[in-house]
Amino acid sequence: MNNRGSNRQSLARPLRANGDADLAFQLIDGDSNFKSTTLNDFANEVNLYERGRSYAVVAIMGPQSSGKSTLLNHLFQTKFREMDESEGRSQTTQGIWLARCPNINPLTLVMDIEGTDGIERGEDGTTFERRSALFALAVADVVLVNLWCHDIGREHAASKPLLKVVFQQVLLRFSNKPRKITLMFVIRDKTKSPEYKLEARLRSDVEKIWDSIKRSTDSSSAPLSNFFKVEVVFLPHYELREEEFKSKVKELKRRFVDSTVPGGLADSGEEKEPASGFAISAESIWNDIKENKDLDIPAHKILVAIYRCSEICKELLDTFETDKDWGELRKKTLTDFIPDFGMRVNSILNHFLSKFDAAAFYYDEAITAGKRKELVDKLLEFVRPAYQDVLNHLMLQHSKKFMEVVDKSSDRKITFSLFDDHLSKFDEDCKAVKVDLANWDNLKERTKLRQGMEGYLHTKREDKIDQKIWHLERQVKQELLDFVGYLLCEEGDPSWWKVRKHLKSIMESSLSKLDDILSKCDIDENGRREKIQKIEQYAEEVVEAKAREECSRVEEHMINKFLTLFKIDHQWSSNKEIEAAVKDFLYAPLDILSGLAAVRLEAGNIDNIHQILSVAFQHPNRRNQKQLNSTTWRRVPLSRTLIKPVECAWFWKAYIMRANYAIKQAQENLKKRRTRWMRFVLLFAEEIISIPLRAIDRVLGKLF
Ligand SMILES: Nc1nc2c(ncn2[C@@H]2O[C@H](COP(=O)(O)OP(=O)(O)OP(=O)(O)O)[C@@H](O)[C@H]2O)c(=O)[nH]1
Repeated sequence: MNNRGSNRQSLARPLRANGDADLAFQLIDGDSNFKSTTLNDFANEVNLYERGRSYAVVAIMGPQSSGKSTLLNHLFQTKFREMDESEGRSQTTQGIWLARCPNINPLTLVMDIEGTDGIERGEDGTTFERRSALFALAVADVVLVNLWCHDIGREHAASKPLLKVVFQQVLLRFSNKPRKITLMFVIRDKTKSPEYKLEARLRSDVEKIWDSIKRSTDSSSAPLSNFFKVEVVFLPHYELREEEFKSKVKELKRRFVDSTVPGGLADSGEEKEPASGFAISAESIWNDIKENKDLDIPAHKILVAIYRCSEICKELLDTFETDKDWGELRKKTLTDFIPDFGMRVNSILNHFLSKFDAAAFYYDEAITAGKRKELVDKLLEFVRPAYQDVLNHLMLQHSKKFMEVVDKSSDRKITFSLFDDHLSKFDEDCKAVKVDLANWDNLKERTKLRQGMEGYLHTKREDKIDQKIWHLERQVKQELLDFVGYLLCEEGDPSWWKVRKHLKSIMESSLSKLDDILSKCDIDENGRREKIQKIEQYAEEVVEAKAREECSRVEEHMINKFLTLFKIDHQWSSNKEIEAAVKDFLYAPLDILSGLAAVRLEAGNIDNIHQILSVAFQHPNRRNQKQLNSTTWRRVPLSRTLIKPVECAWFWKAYIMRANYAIKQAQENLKKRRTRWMRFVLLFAEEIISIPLRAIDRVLGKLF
């Protein structure tokens, strides 16, 4: 974790260069301009934003040159400019000045207000008096009213107009929502009259002035005590009795220590503006006063709360973006699954929210709550992509684990029940990465994971089944090929019923093996039926392929059959015998041709191919030939046709040519054999005749 304490610095405004916090500065100049930049710098120098409600604002008003600055400087050790006697009695303080008391708790801000009745302003004086009185009443917790002691009880006392202005403004502006502040009358140059008498007189004067103010509404008939805690303080002549003056001031100062505690001089309760909103609030109030707008203090508070809370949010969001911890975490989420993501991100978010809570603590609850929610939403906008990445990594991890388990499992263990185990583990891990402030669920990822697992399991299961079925199909093929070839050609005539019988018996044993394979997998009835159909179809295709293969040698088969029956090398006795054999055997191969012309795997499907071929070839007239010129067999679908009628005609023609050649050979053989016989007979006859001639010759030789 980084040093979170240092983050406060970023919430503060920039410091004024070479600012001296103890120097008084002009807050509002003589032309009523509010010096907001200077105030903000000052607020930073005195750490105003961190004070909460633990700060006091004291303002002083009273006639010009009545020793106001002198009093403040002694009371609060401020450095307001005091009148220099050598310059003559003229106005010293123009506008409103602000300084802090350097050695008192809580932080006490002191406002020195331009004196009333100054000749410098002329008619404009009343306006500024009214404005500054109203301003002091709106922002200060304690308003000191400087009065000459000799003015008490006087009909035309110099302080009366000032009090009238103050009270008028109070009744006019704050009657709906009284803000109880301390109105402290500081009686200067106390005479020898007893203080209690003077105080009673003053209070009675004050009440008279209060009562004399014109009321516009019923609610404004409220007593003075509803608005003010009235205090009276007597001070001796500063110039004549300085030590006594200082001692009294010292005594008075004690009352400003811890002035904000309940019941203290500056305790203005929950209505008090939080210190962090003081600057913006003061400026906004002054602007309203200047524009002569109705001063709606509660509305001001709301505006200040909105402004400040928005600023706090913005600053926190800026800080969040560059936060080291968040940066590190976010970087990791891009590449890896972070098991403790939830804990870490919750800690970071809570840290930022606690900062907001601390900074916005004193502001209107409803505003604070609303802005806090805005902050949460915006922080979550940053966090959401990271959370999504974490979920994606988690999903991948679980998918991988699932695949490993499936890959290692035997068939029996590959069931869809495996999902539940993995999904509940996924849910568990999701809890660990949960972002407390968000109500994000993992439903989408869960569904995706489940679909992925289903898909993988399905593929895997299909792969295994397909592998086994592939082996089974190879067996079926082998068993079919050997025997089907024999049944179709080598046995003499294609015997489709025997093929069907053989196919049936092979399928029975294969399907029982298939059942065995499928029973080990979670496969539903539809899937099972599909697999059975597939292997049945495969077997039929094997038979059909074998039949097609035999078709390509149909001419060979036909001539072989003929030659087997006709036997060229037979000892033919006569051409008649040959002709008789030809008559018997020439059309025998028609069985092969018609048998191979179509696939006949459905029992009971009797076609007339043999009949058509037999008629066409034995009685080759025009009508019969026409039938053979058609492209299809009449009762046989094209898909089952192996040799079309016209092809049969070609094959027959080729066969006949070869058969004729064989017959011719047989006839040649017969002829050759006959010739040899004749020669033998002639030789024999020659021999027989030559024996008696040789005997006669020998006899004649002996005789002669
Ligand atoms: N009679 C009398 N004079 C005082 C007292 N305190 C200060 N003075 C004198 O009054 C004169 C004016 O003092 P300031 O403190 O400047 O008066 P001020 O009210 O701040 O003056 P402005 O800001 O011009 O209104 C100075 O000469 C002071 O010495 C006091 O208690 N009694």
